[in-house]
Amino acid sequence: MSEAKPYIKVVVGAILNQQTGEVLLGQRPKGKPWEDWWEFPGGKIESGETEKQALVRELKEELGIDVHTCTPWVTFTYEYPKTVVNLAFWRVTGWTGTPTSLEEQRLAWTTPAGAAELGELLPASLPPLRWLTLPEHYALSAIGSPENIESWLATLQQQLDNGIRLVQLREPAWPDGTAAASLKAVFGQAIEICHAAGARVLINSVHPKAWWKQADGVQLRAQDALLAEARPLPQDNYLVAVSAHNTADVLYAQVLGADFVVLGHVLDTPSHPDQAALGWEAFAAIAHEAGLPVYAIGGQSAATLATAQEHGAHGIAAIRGLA
Ligand SMILES: Nc1nc2c([nH]c(=O)n2[C@@H]2O[C@H](COP(=O)(O)OP(=O)(O)OP(=O)(O)O)[C@@H](O)[C@H]2O)c(=O)[nH]1
Ligand SMILES: [Mg+2]
Repeated sequence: MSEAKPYIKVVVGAILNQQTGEVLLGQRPKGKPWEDWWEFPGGKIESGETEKQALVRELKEELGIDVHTCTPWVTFTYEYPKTVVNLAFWRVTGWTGTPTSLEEQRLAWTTPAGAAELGELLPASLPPLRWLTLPEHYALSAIGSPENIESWLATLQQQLDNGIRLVQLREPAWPDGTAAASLKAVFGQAIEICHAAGARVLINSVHPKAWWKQADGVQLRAQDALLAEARPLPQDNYLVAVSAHNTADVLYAQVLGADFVVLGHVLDTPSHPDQAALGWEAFAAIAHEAGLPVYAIGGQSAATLATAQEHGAHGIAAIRGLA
């Protein structure tokens, strides 16, 4: 019975080389449970320690590095046959010293996509490796009406040239309606441009379901997520994201097996003048419950990315000002 299983609180570091896009994995030492399986470095939180203190201690003990820049990322619970492990993942982007094997574990830098080539990966390490393929910036369309198509396509191309790799097509106020042939044609063009740049595209669920599969998945509005009975597209080839405004929405995203959440709006934004902003503290509290990567939305720009990540965001979503 699950209530008889020990519950272990663990902190884990996704140690990132932001130049190469690689992450550091270690092989579990001989004699420990799951020996030889690959994992993110980390370990058990000791009583009285904060997550951050435990992270800094573990990475010093296991790798000999002194962490100076890290932010909370995703916390989730994984049930193993004999234990339940609560894993608080942190992104580690700054440290001094060179990671060195201090527990006779093998270490390897790998791209998230290439990790499987190392060997067997701890089951609870698989979702974070998938999440690490999500970029920090998520660009949203705002074409508005047909006369803006040309200039918007140029803006899109510029964003792609600047490194944007995730785009949402969302045109709730399209004059001919959200299922218009004119809109389908622009989306088709946008998908082609994005794919040529190696960027993925999600279609907002305000648009017809038949369009989602022509892109790389769907961004479900909160109300559409609540109506969905199951994840609408398979995980192997598609992304499913959920727009959330509160804790109930993020928990529902988890139930659906979503890949990530967009939570907001965090700051006041011209697009929602009559709704109160969440603010960063509420954002952080809700994001911590998500068990998934969370993008901050509402008043976001490249200038807010660091603040967003200090509050547990994976990244930021915005119409303008991303890159
Ligand atoms: N470090 C780490 N542990 C993980 C990951 N995924 C995962 O399920 N775990 C589990 O979390 C627990 C962490 O234990 P650990 O053996 O690293 O603990 P530790 O460093 O404090 O070692 P110690 O108990 O020998 O002092 C293990 O039950 C391990 O299976 C992961 O990616 N990294
Ligand atoms: Mg450990």
